[in-house]
Amino acid sequence: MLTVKAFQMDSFLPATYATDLLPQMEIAQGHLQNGTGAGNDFIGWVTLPQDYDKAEFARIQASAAKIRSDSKALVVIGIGGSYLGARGVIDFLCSPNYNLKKKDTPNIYYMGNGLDADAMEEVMELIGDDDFSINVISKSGTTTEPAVAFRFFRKMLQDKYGAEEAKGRIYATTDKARGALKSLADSQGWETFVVPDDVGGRYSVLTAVGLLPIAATGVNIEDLMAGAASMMETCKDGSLANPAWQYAALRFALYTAGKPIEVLGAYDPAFRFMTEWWKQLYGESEGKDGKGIFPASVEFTADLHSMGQYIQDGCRIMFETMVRMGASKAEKLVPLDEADGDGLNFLAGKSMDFIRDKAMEGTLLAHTTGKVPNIIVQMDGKTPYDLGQMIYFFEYACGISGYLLDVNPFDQPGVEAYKKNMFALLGKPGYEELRAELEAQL
Ligand SMILES: O=P(O)(O)OC[C@H]1O[C@](O)(CO)[C@@H](O)[C@@H]1O
Repeated sequence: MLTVKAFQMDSFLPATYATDLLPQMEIAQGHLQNGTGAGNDFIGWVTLPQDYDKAEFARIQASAAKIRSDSKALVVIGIGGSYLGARGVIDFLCSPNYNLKKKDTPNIYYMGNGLDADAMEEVMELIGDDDFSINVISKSGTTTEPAVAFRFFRKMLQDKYGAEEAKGRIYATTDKARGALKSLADSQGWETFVVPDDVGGRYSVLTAVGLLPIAATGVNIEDLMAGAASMMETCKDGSLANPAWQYAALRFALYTAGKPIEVLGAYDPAFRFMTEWWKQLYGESEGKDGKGIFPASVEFTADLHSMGQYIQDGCRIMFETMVRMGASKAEKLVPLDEADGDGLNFLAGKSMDFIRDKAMEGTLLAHTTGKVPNIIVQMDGKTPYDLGQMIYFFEYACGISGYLLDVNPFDQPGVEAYKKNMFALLGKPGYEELRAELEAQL
């Protein structure tokens, strides 16, 4: 079971930091378990690992099997919560080099998560003559980036296969009833999957949003859900034995003690997109009403040679949360070199894991001495089950954290400002007045 450890926290927080927060934690727990808090119509994810739609889950498995059998590439179109979870899980469990591997599962290309024409052209070239399918994912069904990308790739698909055959290669994951994507999917007869009404984008990785692309790579999504379900049981515990409570209490206490930045990281490059997923989860949930911890991320040891300087020595405004996942699959022992020209024979016969662990311990001590408090999230391993646990743990702790801050953890009003300006500047009908106002400022 995943555990949370606070390292030498007595130099940063009073011994009573967690018990002092108990009354607020109990209220937050009640909000999540009983739906009594702000945004309570978006807490479907709390019970999702057990009460997910089993018939849809079977359809996801069947569609993933079809994609594996008829496609060498799957274009996954989505942005934010409709993208980051799938990418985080696939990178972590299959490798960031997944597309380069020899395999009998499709390459995955992520599109619609930006507006760069060259990136789009490159993916089109990489797909080339290969058979491919599209999974377009948008809860609202109206987000500009994925909608535009979908137009391009839909055309590419239709040009290659003709309108009829293309229909069998498009999978749309969207609202069950509303939005342009839903209407289009219904009128075209595409296979559709549902983003439940009560699950917001950043909490949706364990719905079809994440599960279809993940299953297409052959990852065992039943194990992923089982891991999440086990953590769901753990999180029902309204006490400080609950690891989500421990983490939420620590980060809230550190925030109020003058540490408004949290740096999440791991000593594993495959974890990078899980940190991107986590940044959206916490950034959109907490960053509002002039409050919230700013979520940042690092990849160690690489970033010890860049951001390490700031973390050790810059403004003392941050704390770190390090995710550890135990032994690597490969046991790589440093070879002996008789000549020892590089002076590394003191490491001969030692494993890469040993060297990594010493780097971890050395960094932990250095950063703590440098007044950067450290939280350690220890996973049992790197299996789908372990990751399912971790995903639910971070989601649950995020809900608790939002309520501790006294914000609605399930809305994101701040992201509308850029959208409105962009629509106006693009000349979208209905935005004429704002357009004139904005253009006068440019
Ligand atoms: O799934 P959709 O509706 O396309 O939204 C994608 C993302 O855009 C946001 O709404 C913010 O712009 C996120 O909350 C969401 O994850």
